[in-house]
Parts: sequence; C-alpha cells; structure tokens
Amino acid sequence: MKFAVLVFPGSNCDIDCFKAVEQTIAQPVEYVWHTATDLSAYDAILVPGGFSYGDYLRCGAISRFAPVMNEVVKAAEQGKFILGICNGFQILLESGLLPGAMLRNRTLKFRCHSAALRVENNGTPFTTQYAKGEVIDIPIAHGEGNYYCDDATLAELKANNQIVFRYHGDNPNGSVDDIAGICNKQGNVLGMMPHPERAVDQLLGSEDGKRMFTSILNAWREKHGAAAVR
Ligand SMILES: NC(=O)CC[C@H](N)C(=O)O
Repeated sequence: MKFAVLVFPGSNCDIDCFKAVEQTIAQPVEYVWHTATDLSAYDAILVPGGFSYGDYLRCGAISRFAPVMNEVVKAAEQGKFILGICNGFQILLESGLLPGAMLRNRTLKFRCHSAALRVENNGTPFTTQYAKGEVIDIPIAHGEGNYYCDDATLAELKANNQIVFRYHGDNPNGSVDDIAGICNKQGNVLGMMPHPERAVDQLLGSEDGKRMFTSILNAWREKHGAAAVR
C-alpha cells in the first residue's frame, strides 16, 4: 500500500506523518509537493498539519486552491483513503470534502497538550482497530479547532454516523457537540484536529495513534483480499 504525504508551504507535521507510516506499518510513503497534478500512484493521502500559507485569511483557505487539491478530490471520489490532520482537516473543510468550518478556539488561545478522545465510530477505514466508546490519548496543537456547523448539518452528521471522534471531558476549543473528527458520508475521507502521528511511541507520551495507521492498512488489505495485520 502506497502513501502520499502532501507538503504545502508552511506544513510542519509532514515529517511526523511520514515517520509514523514508516514506523507503524512500514509501507512505502512519499512526500508530494502541493503543485503535483497526479496522485494515481497512491492508495492513501495524508494531508498533514501545520500553518500552510501562514494561516492567512483562514487556516486552509489558500491551500485549498493548490493544484494537488483537484487530485485529492478525484482520489476521494475514487474511494481512496484521505486523512486530514489538524491543518489538513482545515484544508479538507475549505475544499468542501467535509462539511462545516473552523472557528478560532473559544479561548482565542493556541492549545497544545494531550487530549482525551472518545471513539464514536469504529466502522471507518481509519478506526477499525479501536473499540467503540474507547477513550484514547492523542495530542492537540491548534488555534483554530473550534469546529462549527449548522443544526441541519449536525443532524445529518449524526444520522450518517459521521462523527468519528469527540473530546471526552474537557472540550479544548468549543467545537459543536464536542466534535474532534468527522468523516464524509462514504467514510473514506476523515478530518480530525488531534494528531495521531504524534502518538505512535511511548517516548512521545502515547501510542494510541498507532492503531489509526494499522486500521488504514487493514482496510486497504481487506479491500484487496490480503491478510490483515495487528
Ligand atoms: N498543528 C496544526 O496543524 C495547526 C493548525 C492551524 N495552523 C491552527 O493553528 O489552527
């Protein structure tokens, strides 16, 4: 299974994502610059965190116009797995691949610490290795993670089981319904503010992010009739 890690001017979690793929599932992974116009070689696309284009206008608002994003939309339509983390989630929202928008954190402060997340949907390609209702420890680091959507969209997210992670206990940013991560209707596009790639080794304080990567590989293997990994 081949992974792409997109790189925009100002991305700063691209290396972490690359290393997380190498360390957790040892699959081929390449950096792909934002000007790329062909993602056909890749099975999964990681849109990493950071401060693309300096977060000017709104986080992700400029990156969404990068040539590579047309290819990400195509890849999503083809059912490939797309994972947007933090700034990556913001870019997916700005691109319309996921519903809703991000506001500044309620406190107007950048929050950088570990966060307790509840796994609400373990039926996505990204979460099958977690138990439903399990509480996991994944760090956050953002100033604009206050997820917002209107009531009709929220009702739709709930009806389609698109809320994948909620903050458990403390909601660090004021997001609607404690939402920390959502997927599209088809389940192959996931956006989340917390950083699973920063939780793949006890040295980093948590290994709870590892199973996100093993879930992705298992989902791909299942689709292609290969044996699962643990
Ligand atoms: N770690 C990140 O990706 C940060 C996201 C974004 N720049 C914010 O502050 O909200």
